Amino acid sequence: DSVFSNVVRAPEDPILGVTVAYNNDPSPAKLNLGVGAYRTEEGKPLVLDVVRRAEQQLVNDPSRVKEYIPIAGLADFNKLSAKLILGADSPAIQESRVATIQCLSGTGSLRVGAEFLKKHYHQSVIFIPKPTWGNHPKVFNLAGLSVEYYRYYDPATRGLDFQGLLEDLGAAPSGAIVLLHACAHNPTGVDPTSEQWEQIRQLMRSKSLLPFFDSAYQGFASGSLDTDAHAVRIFVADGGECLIAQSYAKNMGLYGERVGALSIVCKSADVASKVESQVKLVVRPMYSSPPIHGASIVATILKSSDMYNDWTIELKGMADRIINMRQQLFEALQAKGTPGDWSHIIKQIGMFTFTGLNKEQVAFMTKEYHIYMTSDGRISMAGLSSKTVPHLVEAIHAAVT
Ligand SMILES: Cc1ncc(COP(=O)(O)O)c(CN[C@@H](CCC(=O)O)C(=O)O)c1O
Repeated sequence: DSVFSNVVRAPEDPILGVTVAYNNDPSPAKLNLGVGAYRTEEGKPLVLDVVRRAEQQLVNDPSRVKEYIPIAGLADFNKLSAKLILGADSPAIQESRVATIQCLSGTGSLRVGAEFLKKHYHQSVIFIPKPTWGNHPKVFNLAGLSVEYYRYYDPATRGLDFQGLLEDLGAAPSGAIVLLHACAHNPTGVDPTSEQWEQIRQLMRSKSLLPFFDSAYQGFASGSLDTDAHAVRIFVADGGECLIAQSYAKNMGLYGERVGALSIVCKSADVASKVESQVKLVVRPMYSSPPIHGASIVATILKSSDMYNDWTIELKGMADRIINMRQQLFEALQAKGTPGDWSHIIKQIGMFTFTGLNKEQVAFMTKEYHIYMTSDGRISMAGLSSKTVPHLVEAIHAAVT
């Protein structure tokens, strides 16, 4: 019999598995509010117009070849990615203190950064928020880091447990790594205020905690690329060191192209160049070099001021549609008289609303109303449209009464 006969069937992924269940449901009323992927008012995936134009430009370029790109990725893509998150006027960039490596989207950037830290950083404990994106603990555990949690979400207020956060980070061992969502916290949609970010920064620097930012939604939360980079930039402005994982999956709609970057901000140019050389030793035996196409699209857009401006307009359009869905869902629940306080729907930010619905209520909504969402009560607002809000309201109303 097979040498693999001992292999047991793995469960579906808690997030991506929701789409599998959705696809298997024949009901015409089904609604996929699971995966964090943008959908238009018509419920369709969106390829940005500026992305199509950039691709056309690339396809029409006869000089373009399919050669290997460097282990660290496309140089112009890396420079432009660092500029996007750190700001065009960043002293860290001017002083060549940033090592940026093109990786396989946000997940790949997190994993490569974690493998690098395991090999070269003196602390192997990483504190991640509770709750956080379901893949975070797996990425860090598999890289050999030991995962601890810091309090983040307060179910009572459906807001930030700021005191708990400060206590847990205050109790962390000096030098511990701390994962921070740069903006639009997944799954709660709850972000610290800028005053709270400043307090977090002071506490972390006082204990030499190492920030590892996960920036998967820059521009998607507020509609402004600069506003959504605020947390990252106040840490980098203090001259300290940090890691930043960037994803272009959501803000450029490049989900399947797997485009991202890992930046490590260091104290000196000399350290940054040595760090970059060691990150390349992590990448080479993992996947050798990253894919050329998606990064070429991003570089084409970011290097052209016209295309960059067009992108910011489309990006704000996506963010605004999501904010509009928040308002519509909140008002419809109010109008229906659904029991409970639903104001967190319009207070939370980014792709997701952390509804507060429990596993049983979610299971009921899936079974009776064909609503597909993650079992922790998270819904992807991008999956909603004006037409489908009433159906979701019916389901929530039934689930809570
Ligand atoms: C905070 C955070 N970091 C990283 C990623 C990874 O993004 P990639 O750039 O595609 O690697 C996601 C995507 N989370 C979404 C998308 C589906 C998934 O991968 O889980 C989500 O939570 O629904 C995320 O929410």
